[in-house]
Amino acid sequence: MPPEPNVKTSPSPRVIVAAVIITDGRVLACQRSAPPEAAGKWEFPGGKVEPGETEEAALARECAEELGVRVAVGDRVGPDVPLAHGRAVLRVYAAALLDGDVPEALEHTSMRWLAVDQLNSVPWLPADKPIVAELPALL
Ligand SMILES: Nc1nc2c([nH]c(=O)n2[C@H]2C[C@H](O)[C@@H](COP(=O)(O)OP(=O)(O)OP(=O)(O)O)O2)c(=O)[nH]1
Repeated sequence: MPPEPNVKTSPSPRVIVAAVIITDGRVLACQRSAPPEAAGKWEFPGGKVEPGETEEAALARECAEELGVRVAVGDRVGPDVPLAHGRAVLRVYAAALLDGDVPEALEHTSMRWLAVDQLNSVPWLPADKPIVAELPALL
């Protein structure tokens, strides 16, 4: 059926997936290099889900591209966080490094493993704050 006239439809939000990678009680935080308004801020590795790609595949691809590692994708962490006035949504998953793989900052300015008492030691992207709030229970 064609949509009713005068009923506004909004496209479904673009999904950005990101990974909470925890090793030995520390979480991997990555410092963005771009764009200028986000450069210097900290985030979880990840990126946009491409058309036809599952969220799990997108997360594995982004971890390979950005960190050079293979991961096993686990449970969701925190809520869906709206981005860009609702045009996108940030969806975070726990991810475990596959044995022996060591992350490298291939696209980020730098990378740190943060313990629970260091979670607030970096300026996170604003959308990440509700995710960071969930981490003490996981670390
Ligand atoms: N990866 C990631 N992006 C985040 C987080 N928090 C947050 O607000 N974002 C925003 C920043 C960007 O506007 C958007 C992700 O875009 P991106 O540039 O990393 O995505 P991408 O790797 O697919 O990039 P590209 O192909 O478009 O260059 O989501 C986070 O924790 N991780």
